[in-house]
Parts: sequence; C-alpha cells; structure tokens
Amino acid sequence: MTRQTSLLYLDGVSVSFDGFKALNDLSLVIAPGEMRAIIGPNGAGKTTMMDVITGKTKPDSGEVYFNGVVDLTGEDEASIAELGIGRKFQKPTVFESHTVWDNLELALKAPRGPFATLFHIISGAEKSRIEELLTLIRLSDKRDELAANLSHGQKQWLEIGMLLAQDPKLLLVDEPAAGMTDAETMETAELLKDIARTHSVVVVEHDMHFIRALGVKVTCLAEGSVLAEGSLDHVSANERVVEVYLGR
Ligand SMILES: Nc1ncnc2c1ncn2[C@@H]1O[C@H](COP(=O)(O)OP(=O)(O)OP(=O)(O)O)[C@@H](O)[C@H]1O
Repeated sequence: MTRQTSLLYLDGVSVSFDGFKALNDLSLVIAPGEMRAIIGPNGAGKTTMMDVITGKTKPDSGEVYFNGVVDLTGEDEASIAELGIGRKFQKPTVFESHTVWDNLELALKAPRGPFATLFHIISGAEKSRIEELLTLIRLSDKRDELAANLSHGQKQWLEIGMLLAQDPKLLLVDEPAAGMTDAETMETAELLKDIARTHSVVVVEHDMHFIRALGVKVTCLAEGSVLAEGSLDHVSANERVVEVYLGR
C-alpha cells in the first residue's frame, strides 16, 4: 500500500529519550477501515508509537501521515484530535458523578479533543445517536446509572462510547482488556469488532485470548521496530516473537 492510499503511514520513525531509542526506524501502514492489533514486550515502544501518532511526542526522524496527505509531525495534539484520531488510554476517565446517558451526551456535544462542554437542548438526532451508542457499548439498560456504579469493564465501554460520540476516523485503544474479567474481555473483542465495521482501529493488548478473538492482522513490536507482522498464527510461529515475547 502506498502512503496516498493509507489511513495511517509511519515510515522510518525514530524517537530517542536520553540516547535510548524507544522507536527505532519504525514503519507501519494501516489501511482505511482496517483494525490492527499491536503486541510486544514491555518497553517495545507501543505507547511511544501511540504518543507519536497523537502528537504527544515528536519523532526525531521519519514520516507520519494520516489520510495519505496530512503530515502529523507538523500538528499538535488538539489539531490531531480534531482531524479525527481518538485515543482511549488504559485507565477509564468517565465523569463518575454523571449518568451513563449524560456522559455520552456531554461527549457528543464536546468539540473533539479536550472537553469544553456546554449544555443546550438536545435534538432528536442526538438522542438517536446516544441510543445507538448505548446499544453498541452494551449499556442500554444502564443508561440512568451513575458512571461511578459501573464495573471497571463497563467504564471502559462507556469511555469507548464517549470517544465514538466524537466520530473519530481512527480509534487508538490502549490495553482495553487490562483488569477486565474473562467475560468482559471477550465482550470487548466483540465490541471492537462491531466498531471496526465503521471505523479504523489500532489496539494495543497483551491478552492473547483477546487478540485471537479479534481475528485481525497483528504487528509485534520489539526494541522500537516491527519484529513480525501478519496473522496471529504467522506471528506466533516466528521464533524471535516466541523468544522475546510469547515464550516469557
Ligand atoms: N518520556 C520518556 N523518557 C524516557 N524514557 C522513556 C519515556 N517514555 C518511554 N520511555 C522508554 O522508552 C521505552 C519504550 O516505552 P513504551 O512505553 O513505548 O513501551 P511499551 O511497548 O508501551 O511498553 P508497555 O507494554 O510496558 O506499556 C521504554 O524503555 C521506556 O522506559
């Protein structure tokens, strides 16, 4: 795939912290509509890669393009969010003292990026959008519940719904299954598969049952670059992947 036809294009990206290369000539291409799983040992550079995509960290060298033409290295975090790249951090950050419905309503009205919310009358179209999101995130029957009363997994789903309310083109999801029960983990894989029907998704995760359930192309990072890429079976059969990651 060429840069022009890609959704996300990283080529030769390097980032150093005090001489240590967190990313080392990393190249990775995500197609429009694709969901990609990223695996790799601690310190492989997964978070740094997400930081580069979202503008939190500027690469020392390399190209980072969104939608084929937008040079993300020239944009700040707010404008990258505005371009339609949403990021879900590991820890859920929902408004605990608001209901599930109100959290989604606030997210729907917020401009993309850092929240700056204003209350005004909600339209019929906005109500149906919230209903749709509630169904997608499996929280229709919890709509009037305070977010504080949700389980950890449900809070993660709510936050995913809040990101989707901003209609991102690309959703970056950092370890969504961490701290979840097995049932929640499997339901989260189904949820992301539903989301991937209409969005591009990059998901970082260590849980191999979860990765298998996603059934998508996998990239294994190690020492700041791509170690192996392909189906989970292909990547799992790679000796170096077993050595540095799976065989731990
Ligand atoms: N701001 C920073 N200053 C110095 N070193 C950093 C900084 N951020 C990351 N690093 C180092 O860069 C390397 C890559 O870290 P990164 O967090 O990207 O890895 P990761 O693959 O996300 O790991 P994990 O699975 O543990 O989250 C690590 O060795 C880390 O200590």
